Amino acid sequence: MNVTISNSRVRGRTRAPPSKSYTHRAILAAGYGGDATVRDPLVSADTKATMRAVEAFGGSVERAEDDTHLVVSGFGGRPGVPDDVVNCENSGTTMRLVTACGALADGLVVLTGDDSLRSRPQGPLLSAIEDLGGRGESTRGNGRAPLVVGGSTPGGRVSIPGDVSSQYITALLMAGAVTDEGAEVELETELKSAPYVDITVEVLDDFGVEVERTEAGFAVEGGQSYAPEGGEYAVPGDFSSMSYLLAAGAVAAEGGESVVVEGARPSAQGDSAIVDILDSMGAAVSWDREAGEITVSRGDLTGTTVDVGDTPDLLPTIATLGAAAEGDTVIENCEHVRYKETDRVSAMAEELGKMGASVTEERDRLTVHGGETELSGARVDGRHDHRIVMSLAVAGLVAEGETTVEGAEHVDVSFPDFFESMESLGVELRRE
Ligand SMILES: O=C(O)C1=C[C@@H](OP(=O)(O)O)[C@@H](O)[C@H](O)C1
Ligand SMILES: C=C(OP(=O)(O)O)C(=O)O
Repeated sequence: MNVTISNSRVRGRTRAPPSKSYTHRAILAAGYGGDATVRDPLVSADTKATMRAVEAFGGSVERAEDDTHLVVSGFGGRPGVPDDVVNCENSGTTMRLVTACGALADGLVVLTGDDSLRSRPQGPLLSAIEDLGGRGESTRGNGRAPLVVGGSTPGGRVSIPGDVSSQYITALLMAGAVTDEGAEVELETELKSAPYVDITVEVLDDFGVEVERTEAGFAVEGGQSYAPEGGEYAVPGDFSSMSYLLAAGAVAAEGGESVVVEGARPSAQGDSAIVDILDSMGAAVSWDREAGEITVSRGDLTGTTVDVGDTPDLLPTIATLGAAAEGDTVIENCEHVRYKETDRVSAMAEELGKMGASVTEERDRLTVHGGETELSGARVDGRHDHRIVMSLAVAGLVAEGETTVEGAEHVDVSFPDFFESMESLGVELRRE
């Protein structure tokens, strides 16, 4: 599907979808346990991949008709050997979390994914599994999926780089809790995307599993059981998804009007930094934490400098904001953003470039030179990547003429109703 967006003004109230990161963890945590209800889950292409993995391991996941909750019957600690290959499709989180889980099986588990996922790095996680006494192999010997894991990994002590993906740490902690020996995870390099491990620690705590922060990293004792208090767990709203709605308000709210985003209760999500970033760029933004509402109106945006070490998923949003601002927006510490569904650093440089933005790309830094030219509508490639699609759609709101985003259906990965939400705010768009 291609979506063509017209230069539009926005106003009104909308709700962010539930968090993808919390939903993945809650489904798998419930999978490791007995029976649990996950309230307000994100039901999207990526989280469905995690649901299928839990089922492949011998659990079951029933979706309420209106998707307000999931009833999960877990596989009870150790996963069974699946009847078939586990296809994680486009979801890095599923692949990493399920790889460590599959390594607990008394047999072998084969994992694969789409072209994008089969190009993403898994080597450090496979080595860690082998160091913990399990089996972890890449069929092509290149550290990428397809993967073969298994061997009833007993656990132990392991060291792993922290600057490729925090999902390796999340995966080892979640699986380590049900091993015989537990897992002590030592970081070889500084941890990037650290707030995602905070999310893990929070969810595990809510499921009664304790994680310890050590001087060198993290540790989890073995022999623990997953069970949320009262048998239920509720997922908070997603700040990465919110960032597009807030950016739309900051660049395109009608004069004197605002955009209000609901579902913004505080949590461990690093991407809530979007509120401060918008503020530092000159948008009028306020966050009522108790009500869980963020209100934003248009401002004369100016460039800023943002370190995205902790918040990689905000890079496409910030690049779009930079293209609508005056002066330079410098996005630093972004090399790890190249290992996502696509290389998002060069994807945003090239696609915003097609719209007339002036952008300088370096290995670890992206600079958007705002205000040098007006953005103009163009045909842009969503790169089969939900975040690139949504960020370019927001840029389309302030471009002269029409912007066509190709491959717009990929929003189903994290924000299936994204375009409906934009329409409800007054955006004029056409689906083809
Ligand atoms: O654990 C998670 O839920 C995620 C961790 C981050 O990845 P990395 O840790 O690979 O940077 C983030 O980019 C991804 O969208 C979700
Ligand atoms: C990188 C992302 O997710 P994953 O790693 O799960 O594919 C994302 O949602 O931006």
